[in-house]
Amino acid sequence: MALLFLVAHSVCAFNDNFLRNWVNRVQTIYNSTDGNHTTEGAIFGDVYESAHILYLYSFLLSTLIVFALLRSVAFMFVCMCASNNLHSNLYTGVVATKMRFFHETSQGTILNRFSSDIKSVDQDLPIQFLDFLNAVFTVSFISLMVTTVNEWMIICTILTLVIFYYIKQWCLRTLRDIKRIEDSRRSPVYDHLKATMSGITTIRAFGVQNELKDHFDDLQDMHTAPSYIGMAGMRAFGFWLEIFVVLYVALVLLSFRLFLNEEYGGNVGFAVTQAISLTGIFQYGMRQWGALETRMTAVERILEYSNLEPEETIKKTMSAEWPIHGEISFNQVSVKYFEEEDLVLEGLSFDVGKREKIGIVGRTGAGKSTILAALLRLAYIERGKITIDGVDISHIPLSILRSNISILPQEPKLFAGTIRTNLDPFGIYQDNVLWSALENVELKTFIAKRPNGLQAMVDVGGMNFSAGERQLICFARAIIMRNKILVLDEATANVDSDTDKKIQSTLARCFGDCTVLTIAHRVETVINSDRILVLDKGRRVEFDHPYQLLRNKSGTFYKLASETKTFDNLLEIARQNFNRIDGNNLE
Ligand SMILES: Nc1ncnc2c1ncn2[C@@H]1O[C@H](COP(=O)(O)OP(=O)(O)OP(=O)(O)O)[C@@H](O)[C@H]1O
Repeated sequence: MALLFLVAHSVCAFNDNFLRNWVNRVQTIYNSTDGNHTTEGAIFGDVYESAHILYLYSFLLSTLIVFALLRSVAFMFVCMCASNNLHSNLYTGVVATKMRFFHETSQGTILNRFSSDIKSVDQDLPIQFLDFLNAVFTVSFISLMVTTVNEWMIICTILTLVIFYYIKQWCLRTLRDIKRIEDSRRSPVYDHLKATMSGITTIRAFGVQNELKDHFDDLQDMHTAPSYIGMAGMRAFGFWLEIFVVLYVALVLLSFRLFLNEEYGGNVGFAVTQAISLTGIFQYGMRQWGALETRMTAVERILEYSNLEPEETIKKTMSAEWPIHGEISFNQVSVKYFEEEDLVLEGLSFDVGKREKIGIVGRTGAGKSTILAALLRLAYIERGKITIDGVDISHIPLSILRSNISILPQEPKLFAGTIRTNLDPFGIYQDNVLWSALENVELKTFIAKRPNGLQAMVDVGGMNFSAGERQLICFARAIIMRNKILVLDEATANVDSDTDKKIQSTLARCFGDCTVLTIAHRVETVINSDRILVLDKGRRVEFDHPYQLLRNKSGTFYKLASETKTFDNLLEIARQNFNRIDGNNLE
């Protein structure tokens, strides 16, 4: 690309020189006839040499156009590749980094990198870089050519360039810092906007639109203040450059008037037109250089996130069938979310056999959801070992581990798109598989009635579906995944009893041969489990069949159950379930 720039500008310089020599040659011939007008026609006839020179000059101009186009295409290609690479690296860096990053970094800051910084790299930087390169080559060639006509101008040129360099250094140091401040003040604007959009109903309900608008204006002012100073600074920089360029042009003109007795008009015209052409391009090029350097902070910020510490580096393949049984074992596991914080789970041990249905209960903050976080390696396992089908999960690549565990969280997550893309994001399954899953969660008729069936639109966050419908769609997704392990984290806490029943019956029907962990506050939700794990302050306090636990009147589970209004009913259900187990005949 650099070579194409050099060639294009060399051809341009060659063309200008060609023109100069042509004019000088006309003058020589004109002088040799002593200004005899009668021979003028002959002069031009000789000079044009039967239009050959015109053809040659046209050819040179065409060559210039070809090289200029080639240069632009090569430049566009290089910029596109660079921009693609920067975006891919940024995306990989952010997606693969540790969870801690997302706890510590606001969404606005991340959004800022993916929107404003990427826009700078996509749109602003290439234009500024192209203008800058053009200016550098143009100025270098003009200086060279002016010097060929008047060698004393080399001193002036070098002096002017040194002055420019110092002005640039002086201005840009400040402008770069201003740009950094401007960039960092954009994130709070995004944060505020995002928070406002998600809480718009609450804002309207409390009638605090004006307070939020004022706050937004303040944040916007904080952002536009450095932006305006930066723009004004850049203009001031251009203004001072322009003054020095005008001085330089004046020196070129004066040098011919005062010191040189130039014989050829072509040389004078050439030097003057070249020097004058510096006026616009030079200050514009320098301004673009300045803007380029300040905008490089966008690249700096993208690279910062591209090089975030990744969550894991394990590169290992697992058998496609893993896990076959879905047996889970926690062995003296101690877990914390951040290294400097206290343990959330302490020396927790329990084993879950294949196809077992385990309920996990405990008071708020007991560490129930942390078991799921540990299983997915979202939290930091300080001591102990968790195995699935005998394989230590710390040796399993995260993508494999997480894609083999289905989760049904309290807040169901739907993506903007269609029902189909929500059920099968990777487009792997046939329509009949998806319809069958929808039938299992009793949503088939509901979706089929929609105009586009599986292609029915889902709004951001699935807001055009009720909470229960969203949960059932997520459940259908879990059915399609056919994983051996399913974890329900308060999955039925926000749904009505009807949806709860649908989920429970689907669980029994579709997940009979899977290991199911059900995290719940309500004892009713887990009373049908094979065993219940009771947690308190991150420790296991009980782990047995619900009926056994309900018979222990000093136990934690008994206390939790006795707080409900349906204790007798719960006891009866647990007793019947216990009775059905081979060898447990309580009659
Ligand atoms: N992402 C997190 N980062 C830091 N600490 C966390 C995080 N999530 C949970 N904790 C802490 O871990 C402890 C256990 O939380 P956890 O969510 O596992 O409890 P829980 O039993 O599921 O509670 P609840 O029933 O209220 O959901 C709490 O003290 C909580 O503050």
